[in-house]
Amino acid sequence: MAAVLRRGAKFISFGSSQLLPGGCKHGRTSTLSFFSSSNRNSSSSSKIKVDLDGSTGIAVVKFQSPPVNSMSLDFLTELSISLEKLELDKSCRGVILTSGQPKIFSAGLDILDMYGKNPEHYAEFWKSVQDIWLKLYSYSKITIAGINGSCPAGGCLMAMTCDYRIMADDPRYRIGLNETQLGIVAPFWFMDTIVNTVGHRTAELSLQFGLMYSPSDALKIGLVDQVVPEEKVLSTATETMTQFMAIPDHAREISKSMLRKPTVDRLLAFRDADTKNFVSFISKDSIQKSLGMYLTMLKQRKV
Ligand SMILES: CCCCC/C=C\C/C=C\CCC/C=C/C(=O)SCCNC(=O)CCNC(=O)[C@H](O)C(C)(C)COP(=O)(O)OP(=O)(O)OC[C@H]1O[C@@H](n2cnc3c(N)ncnc32)[C@H](O)[C@@H]1OP(=O)(O)O
Repeated sequence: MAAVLRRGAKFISFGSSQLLPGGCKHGRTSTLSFFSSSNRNSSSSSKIKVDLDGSTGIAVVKFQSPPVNSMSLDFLTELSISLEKLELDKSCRGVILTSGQPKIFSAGLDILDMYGKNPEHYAEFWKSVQDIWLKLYSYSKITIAGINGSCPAGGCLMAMTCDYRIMADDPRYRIGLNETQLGIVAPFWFMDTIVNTVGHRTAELSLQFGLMYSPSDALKIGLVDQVVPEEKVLSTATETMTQFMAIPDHAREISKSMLRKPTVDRLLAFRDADTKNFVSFISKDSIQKSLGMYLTMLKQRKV
């Protein structure tokens, strides 16, 4: 366990803990601009780039929110719009989520959206986190995460909503739900998602320690499905997509939905209570203090 906790390039010291190292064819909106040529349809907003290949039915959704693709309210809104458009687009059968930023898939939820704001902001932010999870966990199209960089907390959650995960084989990269190391708690639906992915016992250890796994360790526990050289992440994702596409869509979709519906329904049933819990938890002075210290550590870690 300690080996897993300590292995890796950069860890941040925080209190007694160690932290993570480091085409749509359809319409326009005010934040998105679309352009198309032949079979490829590309759209780009400030934080999300979508490239849909009409000949294969595969869309690549690339996060392009420097420096670390943290999931801010704006990021989540733009991603949600892109996913919704793709889900409605009959020429799209599968979506690959990946990063356009070097070394980072996503740094997880944007801590600045959870720090020093008012309760209304926290509620709006949390609803958008719930929205993206609900959308992805019940997404009708095939989803594959091409994890080409580190992937903590909310980043890991997003990868776990996908049908398949391919991670770049770089020992500096880490993936996991590290919330406890920030002094915060993963909500029940984050927990459900990891239990559904790696099983209950592994999830217990993973969540309590806030473990971050190297690609090879993540493969061992089933947190990712494949580890490949970084330059092969996208081509492997495309090959895997083709295998998924060989299955009749309706049969695959219904199977996915039957497997995931109970987990989705649990959040839907407790959504308002979950939002209230989040707002009250994150507004606590002690939690704000922890997050403030964590942000300071992140900034001081710079060389
Ligand atoms: C009582 C019952 C309660 C029940 C529960 C109820 C409610 C639940 C409550 C809360 C749940 C919250 C769930 C939270 C989920 C999350 O996702 S929290 C975010 C976790 N993420 C992290 O810990 C990652 C932190 N970042 C890093 O470790 C590194 O930045 C890195 C991603 C490995 C990248 O390293 P490197 O390339 O070296 O880049 P820098 O560290 O220099 O970072 C560059 C700048 O980016 C800023 N930054 C990094 N991560 C974030 C982030 N997540 N949010 C906002 N900003 C971030 C970093 O500060 C640098 O900023 P400056 O350039 O210095 O300004």
